[in-house]
Order: sequence, then structure tokens, then C-alpha cells
Amino acid sequence: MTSLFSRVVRAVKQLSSEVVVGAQCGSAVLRGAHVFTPGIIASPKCKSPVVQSMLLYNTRSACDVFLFFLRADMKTGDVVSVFSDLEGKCTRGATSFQGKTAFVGNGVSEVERSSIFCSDKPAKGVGIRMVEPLYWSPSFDGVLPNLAFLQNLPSVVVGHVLGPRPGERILDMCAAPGGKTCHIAAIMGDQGEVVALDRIRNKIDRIRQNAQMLHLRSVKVYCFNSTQAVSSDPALQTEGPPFPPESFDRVLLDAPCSGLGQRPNMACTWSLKEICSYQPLQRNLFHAAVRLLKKGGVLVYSTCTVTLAENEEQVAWALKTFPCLTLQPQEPHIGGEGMPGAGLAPEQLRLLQRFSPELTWDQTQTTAPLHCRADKDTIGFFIAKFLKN
Ligand SMILES: C[S@@+](CC[C@H](N)C(=O)[O-])C[C@H]1O[C@@H](n2cnc3c(N)ncnc32)[C@H](O)[C@@H]1O
Repeated sequence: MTSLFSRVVRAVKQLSSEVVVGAQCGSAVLRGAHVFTPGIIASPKCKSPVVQSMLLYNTRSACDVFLFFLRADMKTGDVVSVFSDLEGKCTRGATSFQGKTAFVGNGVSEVERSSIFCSDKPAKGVGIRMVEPLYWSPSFDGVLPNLAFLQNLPSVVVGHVLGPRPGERILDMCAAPGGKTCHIAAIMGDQGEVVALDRIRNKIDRIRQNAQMLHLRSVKVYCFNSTQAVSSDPALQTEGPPFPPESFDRVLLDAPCSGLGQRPNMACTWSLKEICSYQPLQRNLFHAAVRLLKKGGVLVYSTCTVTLAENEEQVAWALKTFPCLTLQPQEPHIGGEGMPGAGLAPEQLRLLQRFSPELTWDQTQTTAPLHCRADKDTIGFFIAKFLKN
């Protein structure tokens, strides 16, 4: 994070009036968002300068000007500095906080302190409109909403590596909020069928909304646990899941993962137990993916994490468990290659695509062509492409 800041961070002066937000909200601000009111944890009393005249005794001047600060509640229009609570220790509604924070920029308050913490109504909407964010990442909200969908670079690469063609039937096993689903449907010119599954019901609506906004009719959305998305029951007649084996031309398994490649990220709250819980889940999903794929079909496995266990080890396991799978070259291949340590041969590692969040390129390299630095200035990401023989 320090190296990220040193390169892109702007010199923004911290103000005396401070607002504390949650770490997730702070990360969103660094990605270009404003502060939404539910993200505000504390708005300590703001300091307003007050000029007063007072008589000073024992001086040659009869009076002097004295500046002091009066503490007042935050009001609409106040300019405040926003700090992210890194350890989640700030008490809601607190008026002062001495814990560990990170400064994320300055903004103008659109709410009063009392409407956040002393009201029965749930707080919603923009609370602080950021005018001087530390990390310059303009918001894409409302920009060409029917035509464009903003994704990070590795996610865009995934859609192309899958290589969907018009008229094909594609399965996106873990689809919400639907960024890759919509990209796949767009690459296919909305010709064919993209089945999008996700286990979490309230995330399903986001996939539908995004597909509708982009006028994509080929996207079919279902709330379903993809580990159970395959069934050999001959009586199965439904349009939706579970599906018979070998139902799809291509399958994308953009797996649930520990997300350790996500940037910016100011507070990692994962326990080791949680991080280790993903490998078995990913393998269960992989079993279903291989069964649902037609012979001659393509399976793409991707994660937004950096661990060997969820990436190269999964590839080594898959090649051993499913002899019908072979690793394939990826197009485009703008990331780095796979990491050694999981027993894969050097030629296999070269077929894998790993994007690394380490920022090692210095200022002198900023003019290097995109493909020379794409694997160094993105979120951490991993892509493997298989063919089912
Ligand atoms: C990495 S996110 C997917 C991001 C998505 N592909 C995109 O590009 O917008 C992983 C998703 O997997 C879903 N998920 C986790 N376990 C699942 C399961 N057993 N079946 C289906 N979806 C699952 C989560 O709800 C989460 O939305």
C-alpha cells in the first residue's frame, strides 16, 4: 500500500475536522467512491475557528485579537477529512477516536451529525462528497450506463480467454454481480445463451439489473448452488439448473476465493482458517464444471487471489484428477506466468496467467508499453484455461 501511495497519491492537506469511516468504505473511497452515510462511523465534533476580542491586562495595547476553536457538530457543507478505521475499533457515533486510521482524502458533508446518529430513520445516500480524494480514481457512476461496464483489467482478460462464440451455450458458475457474464454475452453479440448462477439470492438481482441495463437478452440468471448444478436424472425436464452432464460449450469458474489480490485493501480481516476454507469449495465447484462441460469444450478457472493453494495447486490437482483436461495457451496473455511450488512443469507454468499486485516498476518505467507492465499494476489475479478432450 505504501508503494502504491507513493506513486499515485496526491498531496492533500489534512483538515482539523475529521470523519471516521469503516475500512471497506475507506477502500471504496480510494477506488473513486463518495462516502455513503451508512459507512460513517464517527463524526467527531468539528473545530470551527472563532475570532474574539478580549482585553489583555498588563500589556501596552488595550486589547488584542484572540483566535480559538469552538467545537460544533458536523453540519451540511462542512469540509472534512475522511479517515478509515483500520482495525474496526471505532465506536459508532463516537465524538473522538485515537485508534489506527488511514487518511483517504477530503470531502464536503451532505448530512448533519444528528441525522446520522440521532435519528430513527436509517441513514442512506451520499454522506460526504469527496472533493480531494487521496487516490485519483474518478467515479464511473452514470457514465454511459447502457453501453459500458467498468471492470479491472484481468477480469476483462478472462472474457477473452474464455473465447465465447455467437450461438454457443456458456455457463458462468459463480456470476454475481455479473461483470464477466455481461462481458461474455457482449463478446457473443448477444447471440446464444449465457447461464449465470450464483448461490446468494440478493446478489442475483444485480446480475439481472446489469444484463438489463446493457440490453443483453442472452443472459439467463438462476439462484443456485453450482456444486449441485449437474444431474444425470433422465426425468430432468426443466430449463434451469440442475443441468444434464455435457450441457455447455464453455464454462467459466470465476471461483469464490480469499480475495487477497484485491486492491486497494486497507484491512485484512481474514483468519487463516477462512483462507484455507476456499480450496475444498473450489474443488467441489471444479468437479461440477468438468461434468457440465461438453467434450471439446473450454473451461476457464480464475481467482482474484495470490495464494499457491487456490491457484497453481488447484491446476496441478485438476490435471491429476481429470485426465480429460489439458492446459491451453491463453489469448491475450498480458500477465506474468504461474508461480513454481505446486509441482507444475515450467512449460505448464508458462500457460498460466498471473497478475501481481506488487508494485515494483518505478517512475522510469511508466512509459513502457502496457503489455510490459500490465501484470504489475493490477489487482492480484490468476487465470487457467483447460480443454476437455
Ligand atoms: C469472485 S465472485 C464472482 C464475480 C463475478 N464472476 C463477476 O465477474 O462479477 C464469486 C461469487 O461466487 C458466489 N458463490 C460462492 N459459492 C457459490 C456456489 N457454491 N455456487 C454458486 N455461486 C457461489 C459468491 O456469491 C460470489 O458472488
